[in-house]
Amino acid sequence: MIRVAIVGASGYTGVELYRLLANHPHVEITCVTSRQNAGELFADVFPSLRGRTELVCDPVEVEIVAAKADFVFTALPHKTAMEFVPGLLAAGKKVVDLSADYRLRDAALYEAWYQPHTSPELLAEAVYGLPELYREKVRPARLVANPGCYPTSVALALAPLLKAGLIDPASLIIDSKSGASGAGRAAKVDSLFCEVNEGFKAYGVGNHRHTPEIEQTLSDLAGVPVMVNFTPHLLPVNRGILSTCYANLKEKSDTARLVELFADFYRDEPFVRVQPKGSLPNVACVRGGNQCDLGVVVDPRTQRVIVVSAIDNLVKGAAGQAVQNMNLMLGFDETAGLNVIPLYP
Ligand SMILES: NC(=O)C1=CN([C@@H]2O[C@H](COP(=O)(O)OP(=O)(O)OC[C@H]3O[C@@H](n4cnc5c(N)ncnc54)[C@H](OP(=O)(O)O)[C@@H]3O)[C@@H](O)[C@H]2O)C=CC1
Ligand SMILES: CC(=O)N[C@@H](CCC(=O)OP(=O)(O)O)C(=O)O
Repeated sequence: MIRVAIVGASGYTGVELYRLLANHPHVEITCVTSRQNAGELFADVFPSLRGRTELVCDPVEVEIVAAKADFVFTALPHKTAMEFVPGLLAAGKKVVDLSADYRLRDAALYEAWYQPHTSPELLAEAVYGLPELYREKVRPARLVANPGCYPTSVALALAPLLKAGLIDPASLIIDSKSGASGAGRAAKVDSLFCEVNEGFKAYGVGNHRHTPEIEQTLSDLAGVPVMVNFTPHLLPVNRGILSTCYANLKEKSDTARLVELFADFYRDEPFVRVQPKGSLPNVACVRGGNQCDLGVVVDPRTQRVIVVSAIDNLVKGAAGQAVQNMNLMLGFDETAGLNVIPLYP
């Protein structure tokens, strides 16, 4: 059994990591950290875990984590993760970082969208952990930057079209909606029940920090620099992301042909489900599972293709993808611990 630590376990992605890893056949969770809950039983922090764990939360200290675990998930806010990741690597640990700190290859780009980077030397080494696109790079990695939730939903939606050169990369418009758990568990006014419930609003229009991350992957796929219009919205549900992506087709096509292209592209992928023609994804069908559901439609009047993708932001958008990456890094079956059918209804 591999000893695993969850750093930032008292957050939403932290407890989701616990839920998935508790059923993993090859790992044992030996350390969970929290500043505010240090010294408390983890099951008191999350009563959903009562009867399943006797772990007590540790403070966030590299020495403690390194002594207790061989493999570490850092589920900390961006800007905080990079305070801990270099020390964990120096202690010989493999790390999957769920934050944005190691996702952008260009330090100047990170600094333009976030803050000064304190370990830019690690950016060249970090592997962007989207297994469907970068699986072979993830396997030998010591540090994997787990992708953002919106960027995961967008990259999987557009990869088949960009790789095949079927769409004009200058024409991309992406409209995404996320459930409130995407904002994390820390208390803030924008996440209060009355602020979210019965509302539906756009935010970060034209300046959301996932824009450069989306553009980095889409540029890799297209082979040319890509810029997008990306507009996220806050959806009054707990979990789920639905992204609707629009692009101009370079040559005439139809829905049946593109559904077939997507089905071929993702034929061997355990977690991507291409919907048959006429069926479109629904966040309610991926809740709690590591699936990404994709639906494709060609509007014959405008010759635009519209791709809809649905993921659970906490699973394929965070903890599930992180476990998928760990499985690759440790040579386990890629689906280990992730064979859960989404909850429905
Ligand atoms: N929520 C989502 O859908 C997704 C989140 N992510 C990313 O994953 C990471 C974790 O997100 P999420 O679980 O939602 O966040 P939460 O706010 O729910 O949890 C953050 C965790 O980090 C700890 N923490 C916060 N500040 C510090 C600090 N300064 N030093 C040490 N520990 C700290 C918190 O506990 P305590 O305060 O007790 O220390 C808590 O355990 C973030 O980088 C997020 O952007 C990525 C994809 C999707
Ligand atoms: C609804 C909501 O607020 N979502 C978050 C994105 C989710 C996330 O955690 O993004 P990172 O992984 O890059 O940190 C946001 O818009 O900032």
